[in-house]
Amino acid sequence: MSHGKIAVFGAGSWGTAFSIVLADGGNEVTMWARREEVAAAINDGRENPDYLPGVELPPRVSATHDVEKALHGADIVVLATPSQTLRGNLEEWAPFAERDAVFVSLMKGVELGTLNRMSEVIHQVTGAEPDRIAVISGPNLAKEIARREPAASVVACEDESVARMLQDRCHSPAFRPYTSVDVLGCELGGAYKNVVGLAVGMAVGLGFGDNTTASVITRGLAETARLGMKLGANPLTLMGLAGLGDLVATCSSPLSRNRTFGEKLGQGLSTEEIYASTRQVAEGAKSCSSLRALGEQAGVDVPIAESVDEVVAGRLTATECMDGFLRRDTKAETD
Ligand SMILES: NC(=O)C1=CN([C@@H]2O[C@H](COP(=O)(O)OP(=O)(O)OC[C@H]3O[C@@H](n4cnc5c(N)ncnc54)[C@H](O)[C@@H]3O)[C@@H](O)[C@H]2O)C=CC1
Ligand SMILES: O=C(CO)COP(=O)(O)O
Repeated sequence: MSHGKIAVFGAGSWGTAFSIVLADGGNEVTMWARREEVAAAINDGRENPDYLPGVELPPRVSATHDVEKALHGADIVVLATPSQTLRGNLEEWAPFAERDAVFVSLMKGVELGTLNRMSEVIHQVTGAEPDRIAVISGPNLAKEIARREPAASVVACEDESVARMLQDRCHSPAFRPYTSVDVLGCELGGAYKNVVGLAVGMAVGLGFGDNTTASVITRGLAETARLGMKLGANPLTLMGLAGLGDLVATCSSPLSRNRTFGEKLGQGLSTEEIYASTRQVAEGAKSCSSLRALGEQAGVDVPIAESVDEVVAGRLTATECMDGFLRRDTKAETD
């Protein structure tokens, strides 16, 4: 069975791995790559050597550096750039999108300054209403998805029929998408798990074991739920694939860039040293500040986002961060 054309913007790890899912689901996929040589490597070498070396791309995946070419005839536009660049990127790209195109965010971050979620940025820049804006989020480490290891995810759109359409378009033999109408819950779960992943990574970097990491994961979920419910998320979303599921994947996997970033902080490296050692994005290092501010704005206690933000900014060490968690006033678990 063959579907129509889908444009994927961002030829990094996830944009590339998700293009494989979409191709396996029967779509013609055109990736837009920021660098011309990446597009050429995908078209000529059938591989994205910078982000997913050794993974052969299916024939239905092609790439271009030309925005207009990528968007022409695409009824779905998938966005997989870093969260903090999306607004600027979309301002350039949106004028070339097909009139009724559906925008799908694969990103897991909250914009600094505006504190907007990615679906809000998409709405503001493109003018698309919520029935043309969706989010796909779940425990989906790019390298495992690219190897076609079985995984599930959530496709959320306020218009359930659009979520179902997207579910059909991205359902492949190894990738099982569930629908949801809770866009906010999925986005918050995705952004928060990165920050908790940083905290867990710090614990690992300091040499602590499974009791510590399980405690941080669980309190991270409690913090996500506290803020999420105040902002209007469905708590069941946060207990699902886009919440707990992704939290577990990120916090337990050495493949996670956020967990790895945290581990390096725990080993005593500075944020600047870590940035200098990788070109890949670790969204939590920025979103910790946005989530902290969202918590403050909503009057919700967010100690993990706050402390991670302090460590990333260099104002606390990882040891001081962990000590700080233990020194907090004692309270009931469910408060
Ligand atoms: N890698 C993964 O396993 C998963 C990542 N995500 C999310 O997907 C989003 C993208 O992440 P990845 O693909 O993993 O990151 P990446 O670091 O592997 O790739 C980022 C891509 O964005 C491009 N880029 C960087 N700066 C840009 C700019 N100023 N303008 C336009 N493009 C720019 C890069 O060239 C690259 O193609 C993030 O929000 C991440 O949280 C979600 C699920 C899984
Ligand atoms: O979102 C992810 C897995 O679902 C990827 O996590 P990292 O960005 O930490 O690698």
